[in-house]
Amino acid sequence: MITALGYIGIRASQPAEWDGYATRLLGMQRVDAGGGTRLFRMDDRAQRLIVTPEAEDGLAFLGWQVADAAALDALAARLEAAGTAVQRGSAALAAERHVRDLIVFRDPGGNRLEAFHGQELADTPFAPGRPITGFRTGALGMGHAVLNVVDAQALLPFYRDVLGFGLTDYGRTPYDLFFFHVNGRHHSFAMVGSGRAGMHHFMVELGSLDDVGQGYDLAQLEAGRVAYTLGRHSNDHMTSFYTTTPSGFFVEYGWGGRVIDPATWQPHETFDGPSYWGHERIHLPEDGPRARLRQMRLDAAARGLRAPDPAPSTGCAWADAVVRAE
Ligand SMILES: Cc1ccc(O)c(O)c1CC[C@@H]1C(=O)CC[C@]2(C)C(=O)CC[C@@H]12
Ligand SMILES: [Fe+2]
Repeated sequence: MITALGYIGIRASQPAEWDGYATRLLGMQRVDAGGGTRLFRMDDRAQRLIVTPEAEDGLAFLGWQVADAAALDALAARLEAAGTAVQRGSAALAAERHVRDLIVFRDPGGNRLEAFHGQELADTPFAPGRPITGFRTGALGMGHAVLNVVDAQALLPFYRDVLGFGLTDYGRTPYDLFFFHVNGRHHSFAMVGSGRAGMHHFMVELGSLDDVGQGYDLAQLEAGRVAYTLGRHSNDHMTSFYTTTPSGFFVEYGWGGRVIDPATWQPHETFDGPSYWGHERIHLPEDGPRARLRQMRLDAAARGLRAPDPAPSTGCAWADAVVRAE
């Protein structure tokens, strides 16, 4: 059983652009790597974000954590029984990913997925690229990834029934949207049936609202960096904004996401739109879906729809991540 999103790999046509973006804006720590590859830390793990130089920008792979060698074998068997080709990762690849062992496979949309166990810890403490309290990771994993897909309905059986992701909720505005959990994080993975393919965004969660607000100020110093304004999502209650990355897709920078209990959670359709307020796409001409989303937010405001505010931080991002996950 998959327990967390462990790492994300990105293909970048301008990998050097990621250096300042990931450190001075997001607050990640760059660590040394050879051959033009960029590695970034977010916590006690050796690496979380892997950016490799490629001709085209996009998703390279998502790294999914399982508990141990037995769980990895069980997942490989399940995939093969469902007709998905599985490659055992070589010792060289495991060393490159800083994991004990891994398998490599593709979802039916062609996205490269990896499953691993035994992610290596770094031997130095995490040193953020700008002063932040830290990233909320731990048992909740690195954050979430959202993929554009041609047909979200068609991919549902693979993620829910083969990989065993729990469906959290789903919506139809402005496109088919499916949100999945693998731990207490409301979603570690989501698909947008936009008719396109590839990465839409990944999300990292900060320990403090001020980390996000200060990031918002920094992002606004750069023309065109903010893609979606500060806002609050109606399903996971995350307060966040989105920036355009050097690779064209987005990173969501958030705080205060809810933690669910996977044992009792029932999937349901959401009708109130993606956000109670904010998250307006800026710097692009108005279109139909955008106008519809704005109207849904104004309706939410008129109805007084709101999420509960999260418990105040203990002041220790690591402790918060673990406490809230349990
Ligand atoms: C709806 C939602 C809830 C929680 C999230 O972490 C999350 O990323 C999203 C999707 C956000 C995003 C949006 O709000 C505007 C409309 C968007 C761009 C879409 O059309 C798909 C993804 C949507
Ligand atoms: Fe998101």
